[in-house]
This record gives sequence, structure tokens and C-alpha cells, in this order.
Amino acid sequence: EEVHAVIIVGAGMSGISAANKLSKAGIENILILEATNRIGGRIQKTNFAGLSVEIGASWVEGVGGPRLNPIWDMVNRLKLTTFYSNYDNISSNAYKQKGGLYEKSEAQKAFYAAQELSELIKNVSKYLKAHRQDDISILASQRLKNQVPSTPLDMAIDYIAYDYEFSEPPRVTSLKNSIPLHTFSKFGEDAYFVADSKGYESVVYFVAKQFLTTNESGEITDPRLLLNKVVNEISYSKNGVTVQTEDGSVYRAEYIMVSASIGVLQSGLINFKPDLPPWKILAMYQFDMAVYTKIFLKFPDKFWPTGNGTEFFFYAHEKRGYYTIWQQLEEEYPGANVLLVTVTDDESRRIEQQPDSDTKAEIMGVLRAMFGMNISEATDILVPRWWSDKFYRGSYSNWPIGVSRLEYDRIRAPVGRVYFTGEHTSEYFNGYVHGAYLAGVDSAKMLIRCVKHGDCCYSIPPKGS
Ligand SMILES: Cc1cc2nc3c(=O)[nH]c(=O)nc-3n(C[C@H](O)[C@H](O)[C@H](O)COP(=O)(O)OP(=O)(O)OC[C@H]3O[C@@H](n4cnc5c(N)ncnc54)[C@H](O)[C@@H]3O)c2cc1C
Repeated sequence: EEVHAVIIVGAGMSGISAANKLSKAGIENILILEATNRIGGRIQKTNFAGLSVEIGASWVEGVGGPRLNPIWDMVNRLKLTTFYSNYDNISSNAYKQKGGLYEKSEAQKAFYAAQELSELIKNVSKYLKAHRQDDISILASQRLKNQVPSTPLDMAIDYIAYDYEFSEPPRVTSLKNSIPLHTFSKFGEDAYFVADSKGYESVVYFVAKQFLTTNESGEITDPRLLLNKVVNEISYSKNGVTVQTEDGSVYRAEYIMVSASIGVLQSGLINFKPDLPPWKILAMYQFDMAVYTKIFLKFPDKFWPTGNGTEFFFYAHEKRGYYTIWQQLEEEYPGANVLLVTVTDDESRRIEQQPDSDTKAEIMGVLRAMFGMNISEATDILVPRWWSDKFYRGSYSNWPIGVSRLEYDRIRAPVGRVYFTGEHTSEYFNGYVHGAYLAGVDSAKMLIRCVKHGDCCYSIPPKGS
């Protein structure tokens, strides 16, 4: 019976990136087991009313800074069509709960105040780090400055600054580990929206095709990638690893690398034998899997403003995060009359549990408030359900208050022959596509050190470092 050098669980960006790195280091006897019928994981395009839209990651975030984001490099090599996301004019597009735009000066004033507050809390974060103080939440730091956003307008602006990025509210998100964000300070502040029929997932294929064989039409035919293989048990000992999949197959290997999301790890879909040690379980359960939902809508005509400076608009409701942030996709899909509205966290979970017709009715209510009673009804709606999907259980990880770097490093640390990767293990970029890619490289390096040099110790930096 074949014993593979390494089994990789999951063929998202991190699993494929790890496998590529291992192959390049000469560890080629690998086997990738992927639960779904495709590679790409949370980078996924789908057909919506005849258009190719991204239901998972859309943006290359972190562009234009001191270091080149490796994903931006791939996107450019692949010549994927991207659109610079310009939020500069968003204060002109602020809609009141009952309708009508806020006065530009009023909205601008609120944005300036929010910007000032964000600078203040950056300093709080710096101070806490410099003085090795305990972490606090973003909300606590706002309270420290006596400036908690509470009007619908201020809450909407706050939502755009934090929830729209982290998918959890400032009450939950760690200040020290999220502000400033490494993605922006290392790779740059710019973000580009991918809208290309080839799909953002092309970046995963780009990496996969560096080591997996393909046929003449470019399809991956390599027997080392098995799709529709749901891993449900991993038995490990000091001698090796045995993996069972839902269809009853059994695979053996020297080592295993698990790339399933932190949400999947928390869900118990994969049974570890013996149980993972308490330090590992605790670290895994303390981290958060956040939910971010991109709802696409198509209309028979356009009733919203288009042209320069109109791409992003927002709705300020007394209920924080109630269909707050909108994007009109006229540039991306000319003439298609498509809007994208994003919800997160509790709203995402609520919406996932109700029929799409209810969601559509709520959204039409919001649009009528913004644009009047005579607007046309949406003909199509797409509501992705990442949280309900047992292979994801959310959209990406968010660093909650109370998790130290020491505990975070434990999420990535191997347990004997079981290695871990995934965006949630990325040293500095958890939550992002580039985080998944770089985490794959880093976890593979760790395993290569062990396999090739017998250096299998993983040292966790001391507490407080
Ligand atoms: C809605 C949404 C919006 C996002 N927006 C952005 C964005 O704009 N920019 C950005 O940079 N990032 C964004 N992200 C985050 C980004 O997509 C992820 O960080 C990244 O794709 C994660 O890659 P991964 O390899 O860590 O995990 P995954 O892509 O989840 O890969 C893990 C793989 O493991 C498989 N798997 C799970 N369980 C099993 C099992 N038991 N057996 C076998 N296989 C299993 C899964 O099917 C999956 O293919 C977004 C994500 C979502 C969902």
C-alpha cells in the first residue's frame, strides 16, 4: 500500500501553495484531498444572471506599498481585469435611513472626525505595544477617546472602516493585532476589485499548474489531486498518519498538512485520533471565523447614480450594519444593472437562515428608501452562504480581543506529524488571499526543515514578544 510523503487536506490557495513549495523542494510524493469538486476554496466565481461574479474573495488588498503583494504580481501576469476601488467620494453618497442624501458637508465632517479617531486609536495601539500592555478591543480604544460612534451616520462610517474589513464589529476585534494592519503597511493601501470571466481563482490555478500535470486543454489531470474527498478522520502517531475520507477510502502518509479553515477545524468535521492536545484546541477555539456576505442583485434598469465617484454608496440605518455598504458595478459589468450589497457577522447569519425572497424584500425596502417608491424590482438575487457551508463555516478569520501572539502561533504549530496551514495561520496576513498563499509557503518550509533536515521542533516565541 502506498505511503505518501505528505497528504494535504484542502485545495484552496494555502493547500496548493504549500504543495507547490513542497514539490519544488523535491517532496513530490504528495496527495491532495479536496472535499469539493474544484480547487480554489474561498476564491470562487459563479454564474449570476449570465455574468461571472466572485462570491468569495474579490479584491487584491494591499497594493502600491513598499513590498509587492505576490497575488498582485500573479493577477498582473495573468492579465486579469481589475478595477481600482476609489472610496474618496463616498461622503457624497451617504443616504439617510428615511431617504435623501446627507448634506455633503455634514457627511464629510463625520468622515473627518472618524479619520481623526482612527489616527488616535492607532496611537493607542502603538502605545500598548511599546509598553507591553494587554490588548483591548477597537471599541474600547474609541471609548478611551470618548468617541463611540452612535448616530446612524457615524455608525455607518465606523462600519465601513472596521466591519467591512474584518467582518466583525469593533467590540470584538483586537486593537493591537489589527491596527495598523500589516496588509496595508507592508503591501500598500490600495485595493483592486477583480472582475474577469476567467475568475480570481485563476491565481490558484496559476500556482497549481507549476507542479501539477495538465492535459492539452490545460485541465489538471495529475493523479496527486483528488476531488470530492471529504477527510473525516486523521489518525496520527510517531510513525505516520492515516486518513479516512467520507467515501470509506483510506490513505497513508508520513506527514499531513491540514489547510481547512479555522471554522471547519472548530466544527469537528475532521476527527483527530488521538484528540489534539488541549493547548492546540484552546488556541483554535479562541480565534474567530467571521462571516462576510456579498449579495448581488440585477435590475431591469438603473435607478442609481452612475459615473465618476458613484461606485460606492452607503445607507445609514439605526441598526448598525443593516445593508450599509453598496457598490454599483457599472464599470465592471457595463449595461448589466448589477448592484452589490455587503452584510457581515450577525446580519450574515440571519440572512443565511431566511429564504432569499425575504432578503430581497428587505433589500427592496432599503432601495426604495434611498431611491424612491417607483424603482423597479430586482429580477435576480444571489445570496452566498459561507457560514452554513460545512467546508468553510464562514468567510475568513478575524483576530479577536484576548488572543495573544503566543496563542495565535499555537494555531499554526504542528502536532507531531500533523502540520497546519491556511489563511488563519498566516503570520501577518490572516484573512486574505495573500495570507493564504504566504501561509502555504511558510508551513511547507516548516515541514521541509523537518523532512529534509530532521529539524522538527517548532518553537513558539515567548509570551509578550
Ligand atoms: C465572501 C468572502 C470575501 C472575501 N474577500 C476577500 C478579498 O476581497 N480579498 C482577500 O484577499 N481575501 C478575501 N477573502 C478571504 C480569502 O478568500 C481567503 O483568505 C483565502 O481564499 C483562504 O484560503 P485557504 O487556502 O486558507 O482556505 P480555503 O480556501 O477555505 O481552502 C481550504 C480547502 O479545504 C477544503 N476542505 C475543507 N474541509 C475539508 C475536508 N474535511 N476534507 C477535504 N477538504 C476540505 C475546502 O473545500 C477548501 O477548498 C474573502 C473570503 C470570502 C469567503
